[in-house]
Amino acid sequence: MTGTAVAVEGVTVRYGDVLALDDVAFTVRPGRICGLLGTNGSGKSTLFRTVIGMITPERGTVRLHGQPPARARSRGLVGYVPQAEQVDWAFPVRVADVVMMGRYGHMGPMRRPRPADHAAVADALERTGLAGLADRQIGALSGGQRKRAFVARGIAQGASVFLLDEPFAGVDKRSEATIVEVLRAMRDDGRTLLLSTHDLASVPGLCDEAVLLQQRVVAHGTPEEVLTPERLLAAFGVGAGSERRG
Ligand SMILES: Nc1ncnc2c1ncn2[C@@H]1O[C@H](COP(=O)(O)OP(=O)(O)OP(=O)(O)O)[C@@H](O)[C@H]1O
Repeated sequence: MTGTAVAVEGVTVRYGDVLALDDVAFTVRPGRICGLLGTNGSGKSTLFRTVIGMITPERGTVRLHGQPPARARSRGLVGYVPQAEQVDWAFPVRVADVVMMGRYGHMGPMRRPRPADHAAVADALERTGLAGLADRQIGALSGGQRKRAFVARGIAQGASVFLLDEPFAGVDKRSEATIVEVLRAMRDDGRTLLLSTHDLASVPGLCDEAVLLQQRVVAHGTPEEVLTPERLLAAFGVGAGSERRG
């Protein structure tokens, strides 16, 4: 696919007196993994919610493959893996049901899965290493397995733009490796991934490009261009490499 997958132009979002995003602009081409970096409160989640159309900005526009967010969502063009805290884990659904939710946009109003839907779910569970846990309640999974279940839902959905909010938070090395492998495969399929992360050490190996956010776009370029020692110190108060999790 050619053109622009994600286009954010002049986006300003305010919560009352809090200016969360100030004239944010950047574009991402198809088939790229873009890391969205920034400290707590820098506006990452707000930007994600704006990109998927949950928030209407005070000013500015978002286009996903040329479409406004609401239309992109209704066409299943955009998938979203939220931060774990935004999910009700007590809700009694199986892992396979969560992944099947990714297929709803492909089904009729009765949401009756067809063989193609079951096949897509099986494939997504396999790719994320969750095939053996398909019948487990989602609340009975570890943090890393839950994250993988939501990644599997996005794979099953077949979205061409995929947003992941902190995909590596609370995830062990094995789950992280699985997620990284899956994200690379999606990118190689021509999908576009926008992921927020505090794990700066994971960025150079995974992301093709990075956006450093602090209400505004401070920098956008290759990870090496964005993660300079000066910027790391200014934005995170750390030296290069010292952010790696234990
Ligand atoms: N619903 C809300 N009402 C008021 N202020 C909010 C709301 N949501 C976010 N904010 C404020 O907007 C700013 C940006 O928040 P946001 O959640 O987008 O940051 P973030 O970069 O995702 O942070 P974190 O890394 O901690 O998740 C913060 O100052 C936050 O306190």
